[in-house]
Amino acid sequence: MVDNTQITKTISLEDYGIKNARVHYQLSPEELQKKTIALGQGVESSFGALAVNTGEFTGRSPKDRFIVKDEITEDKVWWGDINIPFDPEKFDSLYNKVTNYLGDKEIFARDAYACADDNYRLNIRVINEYPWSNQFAFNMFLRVNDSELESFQEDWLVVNAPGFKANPSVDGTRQENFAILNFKKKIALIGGTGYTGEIKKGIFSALNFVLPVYNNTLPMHCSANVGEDGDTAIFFGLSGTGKTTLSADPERKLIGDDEHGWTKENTIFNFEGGCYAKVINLSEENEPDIYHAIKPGAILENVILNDNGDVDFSDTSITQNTRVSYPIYHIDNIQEPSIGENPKNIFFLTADAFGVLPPISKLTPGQAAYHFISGYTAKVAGTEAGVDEPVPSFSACFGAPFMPLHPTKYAEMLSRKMKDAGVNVWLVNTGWTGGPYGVGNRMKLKYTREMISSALEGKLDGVEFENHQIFGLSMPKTCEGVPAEVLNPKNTWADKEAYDKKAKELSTFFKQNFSKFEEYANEEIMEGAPVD
Ligand SMILES: Nc1ncnc2c1ncn2[C@@H]1O[C@H](COP(=O)(O)OP(=O)(O)O)[C@@H](O)[C@H]1O
Ligand SMILES: C=C(OP(=O)(O)O)C(=O)O
Repeated sequence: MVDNTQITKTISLEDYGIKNARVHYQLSPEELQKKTIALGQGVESSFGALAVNTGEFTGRSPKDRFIVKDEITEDKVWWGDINIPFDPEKFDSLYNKVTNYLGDKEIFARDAYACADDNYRLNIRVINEYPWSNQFAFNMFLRVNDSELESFQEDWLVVNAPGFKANPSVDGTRQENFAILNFKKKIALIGGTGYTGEIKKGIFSALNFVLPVYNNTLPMHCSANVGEDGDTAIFFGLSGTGKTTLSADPERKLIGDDEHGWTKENTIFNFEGGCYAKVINLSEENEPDIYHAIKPGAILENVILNDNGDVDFSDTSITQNTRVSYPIYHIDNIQEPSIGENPKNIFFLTADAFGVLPPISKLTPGQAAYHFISGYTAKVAGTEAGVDEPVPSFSACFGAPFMPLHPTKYAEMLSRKMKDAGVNVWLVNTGWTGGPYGVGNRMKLKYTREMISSALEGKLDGVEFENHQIFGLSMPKTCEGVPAEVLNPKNTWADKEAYDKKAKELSTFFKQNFSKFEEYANEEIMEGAPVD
């Protein structure tokens, strides 16, 4: 039985095993916001944007991520310690349970797509238990024209049932929540968690396999923007390192804030149609573009509101991973479509909790490959369950949880493309300075922005550089708008000996971590390793 109220086109989900559901298909964001509020699942904030609580899970839960081990993925996936294999039969049985659970319910379906370049387009059908999760899909994926709906055929299906909890001992999951990718059936099955990030990162993980394996395209966990003269910049970084914040630059057109492909035709394209920004301590002054993107249509997650609907962005009582999602057109200065030329500058963003790495340094090709494979950063609090303060971490390709192939596969493609494009590569520490986390402070956003602008405008080309004694990184001695002492991290520590000791400690961690990749690395890459 299909309830036709508020349905723009009737679709049946019986073919997917979802029986007797009342399916709301392709609702507008306004309708979804109203529905969410009517169901008591959210409220309207004074921005006019919806505010929801995602429930017990306010971030990703690393132990919930699986890849179905079948003949398509078996020999290609790098199982490492990141991708957890899942039994295909267990998948079928869990899928049936989830679809049975969704049967008889009022649910929400949406057709959308990923990849702004039509040559790589991936059609997605998203089925959600909750209206706000469906609105998230509206915000984050690319939107399909009404005229395309009649003949829409999905390439991938996302089934998202936050209220369904698995029984780990029977279902083969490790806990009640799960996010499972099935490459053979082309399904992302998500249950037991309302964290919307699982929806976008599920499709991202799928593309991180599909694009390099079938399309000779490098997928990247990065943001991208383009300057007035068409120069593209990309910013790699694990969650919370500043991809969204730093790519929202009023002087440059935004291509995208998180997921891009670098094609064989030497273009960069966004996978998504929206942004998902962290809003912890957000202020209009420091991050005006993101602040102004919070308007009707946007969805605030896990923030605290007062009785007037005003948001207190400093309140982290639910989580430090407070978020807002919005369609990309909520940002004023955007590139349309979300495609750019070969990048001129690449930034690796790292939030160094040790306070050791320089705030900006220029990398040789060997260092670029070494640091990309290493992916040193800190997991900032909140994005992953169980991480309550910055934890130093090596996340290969600055996105290990989403990368189904061996990191060197991505690194080889990147190295080749960087060389062909003659790109400048910069390592930017958006993390701690003056001491490790707990002693020092996070790098001032204002300074990071100045350093990035200087690099982009070529202002660092003419300045003097010095080499870091332990990491061998080339650090500018001066940068407009930034006090010179900030540029050499040792100068910011009161205790210089303590700095040297910490830097040595970090260098040892780098070498230990890299030992598993050494057999794949050539001489040039090994020359990019710390020098001491
Ligand atoms: N120096 C800095 N550079 C970038 N971001 C910073 C800096 N200092 C603090 N931040 C904060 O860190 C967070 C970065 O989050 P975001 O840009 O959403 O990361 P990502 O997109 O990489 O997940 C924001 O809350 C931002 O205000
Ligand atoms: C949404 C996530 O990441 P990012 O902050 O990079 O968007 C995530 O890791 O769940």
